[in-house]
Amino acid sequence: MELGLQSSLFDDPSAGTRFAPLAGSVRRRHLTAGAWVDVLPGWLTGSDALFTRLADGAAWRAERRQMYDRVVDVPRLVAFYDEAATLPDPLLDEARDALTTYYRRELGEPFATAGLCLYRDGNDSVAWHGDTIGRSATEDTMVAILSLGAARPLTLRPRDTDARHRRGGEVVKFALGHGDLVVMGGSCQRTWEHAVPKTTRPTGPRISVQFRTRGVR
Ligand SMILES: O=C(O)CCC(=O)C(=O)O
Ligand SMILES: [Fe+2]
Repeated sequence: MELGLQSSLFDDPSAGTRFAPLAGSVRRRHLTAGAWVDVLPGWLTGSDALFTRLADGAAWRAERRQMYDRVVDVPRLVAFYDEAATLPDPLLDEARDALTTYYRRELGEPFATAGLCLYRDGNDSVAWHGDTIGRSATEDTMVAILSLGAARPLTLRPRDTDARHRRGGEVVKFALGHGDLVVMGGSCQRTWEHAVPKTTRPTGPRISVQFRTRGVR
């Protein structure tokens, strides 16, 4: 796929490709209602080549969905690898296994699946939602995201059945850059929502890799 990612735009190829250790470096921010977000900027260095391999080689699908009386394009490309599937790159196995090692005691189970999103430009986005398909509708879980390519903010806001009660300024923003890790944990999927908003600024492509536990989407 020709996406115009300028190599060397993001990192120094001579530095090699490697994951920084998670222990001692991940920082947690507690939100409300038992939700939290962990971040580690620059978790993966040297990931330009990984971006290109995934852009070219992942099983990207364009989805369409019903929106009121129309069928519309989902504004991003997606690929999903369940627990039985071979991941599209060995570095993703490495990422998943490092996350499992670090979080297993707290999470109680391994990370099992990988969902990929490709945001081709600022017009691609994901609207406010929680990942609430499966056990995450009722149980705490973790969704760990490796961000590659252009920086885009991941925004979070508390879920409120009555949007009028939502106070201004309650949106929390994480700037996700090339190689960064963010983990949404605790009750985050059911008590908060997240989004990657559209932007009118010139924006290069971004790939998000989401690791989840079995039976959670
Ligand atoms: O692009 C991201 O990092 C978030 C994607 C997301 O929220 C999802 O696929 O459920
Ligand atoms: Fe999500």
